[in-house]
Amino acid sequence: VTAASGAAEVIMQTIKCVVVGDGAVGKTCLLISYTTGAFPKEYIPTVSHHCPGVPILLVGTKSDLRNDAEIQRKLKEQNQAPVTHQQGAALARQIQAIRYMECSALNQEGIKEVFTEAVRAYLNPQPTVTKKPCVLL
Ligand SMILES: Nc1nc2c(ncn2[C@@H]2O[C@H](COP(=O)(O)OP(=O)(O)OP(=O)(O)O)[C@@H](O)[C@H]2O)c(=O)[nH]1
Repeated sequence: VTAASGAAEVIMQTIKCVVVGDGAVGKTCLLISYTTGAFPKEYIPTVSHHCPGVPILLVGTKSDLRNDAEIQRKLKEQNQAPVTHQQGAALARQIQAIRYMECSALNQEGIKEVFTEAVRAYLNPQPTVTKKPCVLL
């Protein structure tokens, strides 16, 4: 903000945020839900590319389905169950993601937090843990 002219000047920085994941996991809906506040009705498959070397934020989408009776029934038929938060967090550690977060584009739960964390990860990256060199005296 510049005080000299009395007018407020907001400086905005543009950052690139890449969303990757298996087909139909909800990437497009996550982005549209965040930018427009609305859940898209139509499913249009898109292609995305993974960029190595950038901070990874692992996001569990469609969190509303965890309590969906029909989904729970279908998963049970296949001896499966919704991914737990603990499983997500464990995978995040395994793939060295900065964090595991969950959201639902359908009901907006956790949507803002995902993007706030993505921006924070870029602007304020965690220092990488490097092993201390061995010093022989
Ligand atoms: N219940 C529920 N369904 C969702 C949610 N987000 C997306 N979906 C549905 O999941 C399907 C796929 O959503 P997309 O956002 O297009 O998935 P995508 O990951 O971009 O898919 P690709 O373009 O194939 O990579 C659509 O039928 C959506 O309606 C959610 O939060 N809750």
